[in-house]
Amino acid sequence: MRKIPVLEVFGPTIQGEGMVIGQKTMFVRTAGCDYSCAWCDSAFTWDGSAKDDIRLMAATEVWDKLKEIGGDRFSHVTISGGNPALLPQIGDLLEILKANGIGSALETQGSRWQDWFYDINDLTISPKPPSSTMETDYDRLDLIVSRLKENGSNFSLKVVVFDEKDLEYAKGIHMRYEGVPFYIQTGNPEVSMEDTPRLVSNLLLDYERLIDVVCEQKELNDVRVLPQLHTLVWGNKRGV
Ligand SMILES: C[S@@+](CC[C@H](N)C(=O)[O-])C[C@H]1O[C@@H](n2cnc3c(N)ncnc32)[C@H](O)[C@@H]1O
Ligand SMILES: Nc1nc2[nH]cc(C(=O)O)c2c(=O)[nH]1
Ligand code: SF4
Ligand SMILES: [Mg+2]
Repeated sequence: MRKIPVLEVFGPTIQGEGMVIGQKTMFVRTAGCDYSCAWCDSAFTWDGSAKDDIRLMAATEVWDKLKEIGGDRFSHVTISGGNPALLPQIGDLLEILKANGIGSALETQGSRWQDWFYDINDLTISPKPPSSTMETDYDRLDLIVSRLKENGSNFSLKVVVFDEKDLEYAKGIHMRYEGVPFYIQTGNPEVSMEDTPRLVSNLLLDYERLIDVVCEQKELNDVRVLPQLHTLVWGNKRGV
């Protein structure tokens, strides 16, 4: 069986972001990303700092690990990274999840397509705004969105917003992909801050400001504005 480069398996916890925020879920975090966002809160998946922690696991081994950690206390698994969409072999894991009646979610940035996207129950595409320093490949993104729409997939778009330019970018994405559920998320500018109370109060102020600016814009009427709930609860702690 094709092996999956895995950095973390954890949970149960709650999904802290986007379309299924609050959902009790396990997480599988894969290693490797084709992007290098300036503010990535999971840079250890691609910057080499955790390369000794990467485990090459068959999908059956990932499933065994999920059961070992989560027991019978979960019915949903979120796959994130890095960019899990770099890995065709995630399809093997999705087959196992489906066979065991476990729901699935995916976090990816919309730079790569995999046919196994069709097997995901809650799919989040999160294109990256200017503050990330990444460039959006709109041809690629158009193709991904059109395939998911055509298939009737349960998917959403989520843009992290740090500043005004990011908000303009978010507006552009929302207007380009009309009718796709759209989420705007507060950015965490301090991914190494260990003083959680201070971090949380800063993030709540940022969230309030983001709500205010979104509420002023007529192009952003049908959107949902969310914080990263897990960061408000646990700060920058890993594995939650
Ligand atoms: C770590 S990424 C992994 C999945 C995929 N590479 C992606 O970016 O969608 C998971 C989610 O965290 C978000 N994220 C990463 N760093 C963040 C930060 N500093 N503040 C807020 N959200 C962040 C990303 O935009 C993405 O929606
Ligand atoms: N609780 C929790 N929710 C999350 N939603 C997206 C996450 C991610 O890093 O992809 C994440 C995470 O790492 N933890
Ligand atoms: S695409 Fe996702 S994992 Fe990759 S660098 Fe950006 S936020 Fe981090
Ligand atoms: Mg995260």
